[in-house]
Amino acid sequence: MVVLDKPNLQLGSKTMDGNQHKEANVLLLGAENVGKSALTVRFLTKRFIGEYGDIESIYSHIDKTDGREIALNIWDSLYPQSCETTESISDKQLQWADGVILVYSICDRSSFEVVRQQVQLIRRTRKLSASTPIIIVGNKRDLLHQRAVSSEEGRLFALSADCGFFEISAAETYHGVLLVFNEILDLIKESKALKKGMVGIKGIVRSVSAVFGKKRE
Ligand SMILES: Nc1nc2c(ncn2[C@@H]2O[C@H](COP(=O)(O)OP(=O)(O)OP(=O)(O)O)[C@@H](O)[C@H]2O)c(=O)[nH]1
Repeated sequence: MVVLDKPNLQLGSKTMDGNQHKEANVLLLGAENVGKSALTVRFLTKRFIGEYGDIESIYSHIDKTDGREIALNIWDSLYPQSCETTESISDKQLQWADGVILVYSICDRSSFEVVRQQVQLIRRTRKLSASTPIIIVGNKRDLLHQRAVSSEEGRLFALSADCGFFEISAAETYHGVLLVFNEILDLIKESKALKKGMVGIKGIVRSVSAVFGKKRE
């Protein structure tokens, strides 16, 4: 695993023998203190260490599933302090992302509002392709007695915004975190295949037009 203190958008993805890995860039968004770093560290190390500091990083990790290697880059973002929510996600982040995980804390209603606003911002500005997967995660499920956002409200919002949804506790178990990352990776693979397919169709349309164009000359 490689950790870069400052997000480096030029991440390479070559194996030792020089072959190119398949690559997936996952952007973690959400308000401060919701557990974005806890999720990332839990996924990468299986551990929950409690305190993570305020560092914005991209973690680069080779994921092996079904005998296939994929270079997974996780951008653990910082929610800008005193930001207008309309500026809480940069164009650079959206251009970089192949998939987005938006995290809120089930015991912090304002963090759920941040997620709502960020999803609406992404959808409205259309800076993320419509096929790019988004998953909403309600974290800190272990703190049920402090719950401020019901599972149903989270799930219904995700459904209405065409996003995936999970409720987990990064503190309590590794399993839920693993499910979230497996799901985003599967969706990214599907979305990339779809995009390739569309390029193929465009290519066919271009060739057909070229043939007809020539005949007319
Ligand atoms: N009870 C509980 N605490 C959690 C959980 N996940 C994270 N925390 C705690 O919540 C606090 C914030 O976690 P971080 O992972 O630093 O949150 P963050 O969203 O990365 O925060 P910023 O760096 O401010 O953006 C820490 O004290 C964590 O120990 C969880 O599932 N349950």
